[in-house]
Amino acid sequence: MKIALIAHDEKKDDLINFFLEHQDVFSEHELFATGTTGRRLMKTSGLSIHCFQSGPLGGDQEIGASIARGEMDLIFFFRDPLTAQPHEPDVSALVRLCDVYSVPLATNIGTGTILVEGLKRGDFDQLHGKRPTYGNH
Ligand SMILES: O=C(CO)COP(=O)(O)O
Repeated sequence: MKIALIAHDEKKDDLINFFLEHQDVFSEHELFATGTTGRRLMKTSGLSIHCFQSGPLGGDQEIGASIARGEMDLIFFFRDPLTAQPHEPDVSALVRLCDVYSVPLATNIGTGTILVEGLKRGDFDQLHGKRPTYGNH
């Protein structure tokens, strides 16, 4: 599975701790991230992660484009609900594309925990072929 990991600055520590806790699960998948999140995750875990641009510099849009191409299976995006983001339109667009293409999205550690448990059980195999493609892929 192709998994994207993203966190706003105030949530980066949460995502890193969450990632390390479930590293055995994540290590079995192809990992992607926005720039700063990805570099911190690689440094602490030693795993290889494809890093896009930093979020405010277009990284959210790059991940959104991957979703639109049918190239992303699962998103962990720990958002900071208490701080205004200069690239809020990009954040909204990414979340919107998850809904357009029915890509599971965890925006906090609660949902993230449930999704990781589902990953371990292989629940996501059930989604195969069920995502809307709008005739493009
Ligand atoms: O801003 C982000 C998501 O909107 C995250 O980007 P970074 O991982 O580059 O900090």
